Amino acid sequence: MGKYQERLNALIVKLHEINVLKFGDYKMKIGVNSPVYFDLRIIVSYPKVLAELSDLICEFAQASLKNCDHVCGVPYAALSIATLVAVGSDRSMLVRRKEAKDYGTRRMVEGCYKSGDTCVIVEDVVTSGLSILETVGDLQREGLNVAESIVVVDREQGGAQHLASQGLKMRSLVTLTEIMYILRDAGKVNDETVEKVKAYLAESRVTIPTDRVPAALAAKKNTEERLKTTFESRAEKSSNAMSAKILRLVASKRTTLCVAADLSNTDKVLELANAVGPYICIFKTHVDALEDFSKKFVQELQQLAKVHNFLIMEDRKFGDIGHTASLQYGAGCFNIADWADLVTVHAIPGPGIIDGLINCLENSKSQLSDRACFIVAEMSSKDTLTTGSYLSAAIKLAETREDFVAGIVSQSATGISSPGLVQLTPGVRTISSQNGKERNGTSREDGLGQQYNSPDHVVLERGADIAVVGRGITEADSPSDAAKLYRDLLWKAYEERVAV
Ligand SMILES: O=c1ccn([C@@H]2O[C@H](COP(=O)(O)O)[C@@H](O)[C@H]2O)c(=O)[nH]1
Repeated sequence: MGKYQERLNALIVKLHEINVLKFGDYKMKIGVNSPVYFDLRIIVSYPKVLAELSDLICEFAQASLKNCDHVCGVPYAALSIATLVAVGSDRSMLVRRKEAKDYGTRRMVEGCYKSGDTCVIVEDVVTSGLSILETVGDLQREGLNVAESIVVVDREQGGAQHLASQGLKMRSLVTLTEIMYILRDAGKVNDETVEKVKAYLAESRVTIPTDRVPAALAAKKNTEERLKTTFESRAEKSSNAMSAKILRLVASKRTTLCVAADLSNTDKVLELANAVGPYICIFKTHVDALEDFSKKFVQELQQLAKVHNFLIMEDRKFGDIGHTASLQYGAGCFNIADWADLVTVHAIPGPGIIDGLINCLENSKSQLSDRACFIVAEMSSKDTLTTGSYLSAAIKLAETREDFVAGIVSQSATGISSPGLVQLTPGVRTISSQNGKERNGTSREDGLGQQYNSPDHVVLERGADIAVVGRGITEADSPSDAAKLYRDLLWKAYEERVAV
């Protein structure tokens, strides 16, 4: 027997001695009776036992702990264990609240973290797995990725299977059956008790009703499905006319490239639109950066859009109250509602901003069904504040307002489950178009906060449907050749993503 197993056996015996492990007839949280019960809450009264258990977990889960950013305990019993595991493995600790505060941050997860961080969950005992699922749901809502769950005791009543069915990995220090053998070999229980527990386990698998599976986990499944679905099928499922139009256009033209025309002169913008037009699905403008904006420019751009079959998106990023946004959209010198098929909108004002834009269209000559917006849920810039609960709320806003929302500007597909919503991802550039100035893996920067990822990375790892490329094309010797190259790279990655 190895040293680790010897220590584990001794710990099980000790847990029995201090009455963490009890035998009798116990009513469980899930409603059934059990001949054995674990009460790991009392371990806090035995600091040496608590320290030994945490130390064994650190050894057992060494590799996972080394590769994760945080440790999160399932409230409340596992919190003391998770705290010592976090200290022992030098990882930061997160605490999932059981109920939201009605003051202050209202966060369900306390601690310092950012979207995309990975987390290992620590739990004392798993029966059905529901407590872990609830914790995973809250962590995922905050944009955290759960690497795996480490549990002290697996009661072998279906928890591991329930978690696996949601794509979650769980490992236990010890199973209930193993505990029974350890205690029997140590002379702490007799064969009759072992057989009683085994008979109980054979007939007492617990199930989780589907309505108890947290929404975030159900959403995760939908997200995964959405990413594997072809644009043609997603167009069929879309409830927004413009998103269906985008998805069909992308599928028929076989391009997911959106070019960002961040130029200051209208002739240059039109020249670019003509050069890249055959290779793009969306041409994205910032008309407030133009020194010579005119109605004639808009008409010529619309003409090119017809010739080359692309849509025009004005990346205005509206962010005011509905009334003001309505004026900014349909009035003023740009009269955006008149010519832009699509616009971008910050989620920060709440649903009123969408109502404002719709209100503008109802009073204009443009058809509501020919216009839509993209919600800016997550920005590509370094240290963006569009993280955590803001990001989740922005996605939720998009999913509840598909009457006018066609898509989401985001760096990741996490949390996006509606098949109709189109994910638009900026911050895309090949390494060669940056003169090979790669700084940090696949992620590079422009010195002013913009961060770049490669075309295949944003499609395969981050779920981009449409990728926005600006300077990677506008600064190329031949924007037309560069657009063709980006189109091909992006399409190849999309085909790989949906391949079964
Ligand atoms: O989070 C965001 C949202 C929008 N953008 C816009 O995309 C382009 C990116 O241009 P590059 O030259 O490829 O950096 C630009 O128009 C931004 O306004 C973004 O970058 N990030």
